Amino acid sequence: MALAVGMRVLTRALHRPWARGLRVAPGRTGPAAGGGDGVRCFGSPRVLVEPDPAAGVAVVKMRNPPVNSFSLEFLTELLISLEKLENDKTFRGIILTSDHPGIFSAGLDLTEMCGRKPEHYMEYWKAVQEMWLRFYLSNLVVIAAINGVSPAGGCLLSLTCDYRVLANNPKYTIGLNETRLGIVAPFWFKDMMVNTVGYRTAERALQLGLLFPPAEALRVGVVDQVVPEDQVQSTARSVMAQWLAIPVCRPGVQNQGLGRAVLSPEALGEAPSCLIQPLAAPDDPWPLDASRQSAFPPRGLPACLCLQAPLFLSLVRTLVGFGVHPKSKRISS
Ligand SMILES: CCCCCCCC/C=C\C/C=C/C(=O)SCCNC(=O)CCNC(=O)[C@H](O)C(C)(C)COP(=O)(O)OP(=O)(O)OC[C@H]1O[C@@H](n2cnc3c(N)ncnc32)[C@H](O)[C@@H]1OP(=O)(O)O
Repeated sequence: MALAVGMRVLTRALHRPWARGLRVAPGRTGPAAGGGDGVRCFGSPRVLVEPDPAAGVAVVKMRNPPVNSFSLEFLTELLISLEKLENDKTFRGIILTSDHPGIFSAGLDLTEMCGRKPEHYMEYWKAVQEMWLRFYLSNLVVIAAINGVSPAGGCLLSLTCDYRVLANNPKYTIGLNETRLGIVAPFWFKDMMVNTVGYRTAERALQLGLLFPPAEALRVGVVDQVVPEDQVQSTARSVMAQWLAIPVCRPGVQNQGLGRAVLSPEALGEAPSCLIQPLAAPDDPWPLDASRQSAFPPRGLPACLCLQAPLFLSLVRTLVGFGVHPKSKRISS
C-alpha cells in the first residue's frame, strides 16, 4: 500500500504544483495532559503540546492531517516546540504521539521531494536532518507512544526516542520501507535501525523494505513494548516515570557513550551542514559501489523522479550510500 500511495503522491505533486499549499489545522486549547487546572495546551497549528508541569512531562501531538507527513512547515513547528520545551526547565521528558490515532506518521512528505527547485531540496533535507538530530540529541527523555502506522521517516522519528510503545493493532506497521518506493534510505536511517535491531535484521529489513506489524516489531526489537491500543498513552507515562526517576537519564546515557553511536564528535558540532556538504561538490566520485550502480535506477523508481534524472542523481549521490563512500568517514567513523 505504501508503494502505491508513494507513487500516487509523487505523480500528483508533479502535476498539481499548486496543490502544495499549507494544510493548516485549527488551533485548540484544552486541559493539561495531567489534568491539572489552569495549565493550557500550547503549540502551533500542526503540533499540539499538552504540558503536565507537575510531572515535568509534555505530550507532543503531531497533527498534520491527513497523515502527519513531514512537510517543511510541520518540521519547523515540531522543532520549535521541542526547542521551547528544552529551554523550559519545567520539563524533563516528552511523549511523542499522534493527534490522529491510526497514523503516527507517513514519514517524509513526498510532495516536498519532487517538482521543486534545488534550493528547496536543500532546505527540506536540512530540516529533515535537523529534526533527526534534535530529537536524537535532545536532553529531554523522549518516549514514543506510537498510535498508528509508522513507515520510513515516521519510523526514523520513533527511533530517535529512548523507548517505543506501539499500539497492538495489526494495521499499525512500522519500518523503513524506502526500497519499496524505489529509493534507498540514507545511511543515518540505516545506522539508527542497525543500532536498534542489530545488523542482520536491519540489513534484511532495509533491503526488503519491511513494515513490521506489532508482534513482529516487538520480536525484532524495533519497538520496546506492544500494548492494547487504549493503553498506549498510559504506558508511555509509566515508562516516562521510570526514566525520570533516574537523575541523569538522558545526559547520563550520552556520557556513557551509549545510544549515540551514529555521530562522531566532529559531526555533532555542525552536523546539518556537514551532512549535506557533498551536495556542494558535484564532482565527487560516485558514492555507490559497483553492485549498487548496476542496480540503478532501481525497479519501481517513480517516473517523475526519472524525468528529473540529473537532479535526482545528484541528490541520490548525496543522500544515499554514504556507508561505501570514502567521505563518509568524516561522519560515521
Ligand atoms: C530532497 C529530495 C530527495 C530526493 C531523494 C530521496 C532520497 C531520500 C531517501 C529516503 C528517505 C525517505 C523517507 C520517507 O519517509 S519517504 C515517505 C515514505 N512514506 C510512505 O511510504 C507512506 C505512504 N503512505 C501510506 O502508506 C498511507 O498513506 C498511510 C498508510 C500512511 C495512510 O493510509 P490511509 O489512511 O489509507 O490514507 P491515504 O493513503 O488515502 O492517504 C491520505 C492522503 O495522504 C497522502 N499521503 C500519504 N502519504 C504521504 C506522504 N508520505 N507524503 C505526502 N502525502 C502523503 C495521500 O496521497 C492522500 O492524499 P489525498 O489523496 O490528497 O487525500
